[in-house]
Amino acid sequence: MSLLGPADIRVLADKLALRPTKRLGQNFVIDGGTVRRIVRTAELSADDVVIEVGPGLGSLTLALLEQVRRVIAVEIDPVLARQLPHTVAERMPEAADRLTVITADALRLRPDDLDEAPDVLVANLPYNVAVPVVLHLLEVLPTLRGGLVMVQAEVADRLAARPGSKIYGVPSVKTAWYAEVRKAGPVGRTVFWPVPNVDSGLVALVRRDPPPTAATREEVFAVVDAAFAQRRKTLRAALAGWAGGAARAEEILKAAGIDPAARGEQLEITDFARIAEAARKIG
Ligand SMILES: C[S@@+](CC[C@H](N)C(=O)[O-])C[C@H]1O[C@@H](n2cnc3c(N)ncnc32)[C@H](O)[C@@H]1O
Repeated sequence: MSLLGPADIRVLADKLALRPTKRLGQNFVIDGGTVRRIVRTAELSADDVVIEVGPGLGSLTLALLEQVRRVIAVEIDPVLARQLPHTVAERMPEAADRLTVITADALRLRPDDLDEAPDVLVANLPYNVAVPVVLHLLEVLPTLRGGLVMVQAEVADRLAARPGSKIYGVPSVKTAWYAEVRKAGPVGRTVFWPVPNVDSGLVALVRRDPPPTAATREEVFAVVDAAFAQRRKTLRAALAGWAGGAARAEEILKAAGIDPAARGEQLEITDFARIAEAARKIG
């Protein structure tokens, strides 16, 4: 059995004198069934190049290497990054040359940092930066056709939320710019060491084209940020600062075919794109 179980994680943690930190979201999966489930749900093909953010001690990395051609693992913690090739060489020697480890902050990753363009993101994400990591990678790695990520259960709900729901917000709308999002099952807290104080969930992402619009992504996201900064307010009021006044906000909304008395939480990403485009036209 080449996957890591609880005893293997303990041995590795002792060897590295590891003290998992909350700051880096270091909760390691100690259950082979869970990592196999993640890999199965990701619907990978043998020729895929996977980018994994935060490989940690390598639980998911090993399961990925069983299935795909190459894994590019991006780990911010240099101690963990240094150990990973040794773990793979010991447990799955035939896969050692199919792993690339990059010691870096995934939030600063650039395509030039990678030796090959990845097809899919598969990761048990550090929970405090999960949404920014997903958005950043979908933005800078256009070859990604999607991904399967494990995040805090509440974040999974937010990412997959639809307009009209209380938890629909900036993460839901911005992710929808890049991908269709679907919840792909819950994960209990006992599969981790240390045990986190929240449950987790799997989220599947399937890349899609951004909504057709003459506005840039930055312009559309600025509208989204403004609308949700004051989500209880009508769009006319919430967008006043962004538009340079409530009258101009109203004019833009009307030109976009959006009711100025509506709230941001009722709008789809396509609606935000129309607002940004109308603002451009009105000038
Ligand atoms: C939830 S753990 C997952 C570990 C491993 N994949 C597993 O499932 O057992 C998150 C990992 O992400 C790493 N990490 C945290 N912030 C990061 C960042 N900004 N960029 C890259 N890795 C990061 C942590 O050091 C940790 O190894």
